[in-house]
Amino acid sequence: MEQNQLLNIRRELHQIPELGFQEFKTQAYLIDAIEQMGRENIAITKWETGLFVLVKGTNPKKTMAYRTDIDGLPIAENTGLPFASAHADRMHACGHDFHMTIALGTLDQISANPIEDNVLFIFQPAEEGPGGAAPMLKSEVFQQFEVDGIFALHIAPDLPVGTVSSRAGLLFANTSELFMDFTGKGGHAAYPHLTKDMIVTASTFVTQIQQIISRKVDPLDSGVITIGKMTAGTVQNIIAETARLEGTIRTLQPETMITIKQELERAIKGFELAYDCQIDVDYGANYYQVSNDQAYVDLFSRTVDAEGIQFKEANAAMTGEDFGYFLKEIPGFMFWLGVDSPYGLHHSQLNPNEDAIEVGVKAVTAMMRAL
Ligand SMILES: CC(=O)N[C@@H](CCC[C@H](N)C(=O)O)C(=O)O
Repeated sequence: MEQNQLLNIRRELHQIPELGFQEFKTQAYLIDAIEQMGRENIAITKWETGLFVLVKGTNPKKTMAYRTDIDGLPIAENTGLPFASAHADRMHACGHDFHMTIALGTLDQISANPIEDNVLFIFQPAEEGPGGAAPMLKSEVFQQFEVDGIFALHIAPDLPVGTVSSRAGLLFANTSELFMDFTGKGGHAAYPHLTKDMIVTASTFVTQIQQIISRKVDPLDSGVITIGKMTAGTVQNIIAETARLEGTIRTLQPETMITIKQELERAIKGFELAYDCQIDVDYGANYYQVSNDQAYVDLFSRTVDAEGIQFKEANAAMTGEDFGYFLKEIPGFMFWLGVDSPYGLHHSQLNPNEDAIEVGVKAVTAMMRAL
C-alpha cells in the first residue's frame, strides 16, 4: 500500500468516529479495505463490532497477534481540518484512526509477503469504555487462535516522529471508572436550611477525596482520582436535590486501587452522615495494568534500531488501556509511537503528524518479521 493510500484511509476513518460497541461504519470500512487487498491468505471473522483477521503463515508453528483499538471519543472536534469528524460530538481524539491505519498497512505488507507463522490482527472495539479487550479475549473464537505472543501501539503526542518508546514491566496504570449519584432534598434558594443541597455536598466531596491520594497512598507509590464531569441542578434559584460525579481512578499497583476504593467508601459513609444524604457509587469499567515482557521489549528495541527508528526508554504512565487484559494472559508488549502534536490525547485539537503512519507500519512489520 502506498503512503498516499494510507493517508487516505486515515482521513476517511478520522471522519467516522464511533463510540464503543457502536463501531458499525468503522467495521464495514475495515472489512472493505481488507477485502480490497484481494489476498487469499486472509480470513476475516467478525466479533461484535470488531474483527479478527488471520493472515495464514507459509509453515506455521505459532500465531503472533497485533491488536488495534477502533473506537472514538464523545468530543466535539475543533481542529478545523478539511477531513474533520463528520459525526457530531464524536472524535478520534485518542489516535485510534492512526492505530487502525497502521494495522491495515502492516496487514497489507504481511499478507503480500507472508511469514512462516500465522499473524492475527485484532481490531478491538470499545477501548475507551466499557472495554472490548476482556470479552474479546474470553470469546470462543479468540481462544481457537491459540495466540503465542501479542503487541500493540499507542500514539504519543509528546514524542517526535521517528521515535518509539517502551519499557519492560509497568507501562500503563490500573484504572477504574467512577460514577457517583448524590441524593438530598431540593427547595427554594432562599431557604437552604430546609434543604439538603447536593451541589455543596458533591463539590466538597470532590475536593475532600483528593486527600485520599495525598494522605492514604504511599508517596513512593502513586494514584490519581480525576472527576471529569459534574452534573447538578436545574436553575439558579433552586437548590439541587441531586448531583452526579463522573471520573476515573488510576494506580500503579492493583492493591492501591483496592485501598483507594475502600477509602472512597469510608468517605461516602461519612458524607452520608454529615450531609444527611444518599450516595450511590458505581465503578463502571476497570482495566488491568499494561505490563510488558522484558524479552519482547529488548527484541523490539534492537529491531527498530536496525530500521533507523529511535527507541527511547519510557516512564510508566497513568493512562489506562484494556490491552492489559491481553498481556495478563499472553506474553507481549505495548509501545508509544511519536506523533508530535501540540495538543495531547483526549483534546479536541489533537492533530498527530501523519508522517508517523509510515514509521508505525515499518516498526510493526519489522517486529512481526523478527518474532
Ligand atoms: C490511552 C487512553 O487514553 N486510555 C483511556 C482508557 C479509559 C479507561 C476508562 N474509560 C477510564 O476512564 O477509567 C484513558 O483514559 O486512559
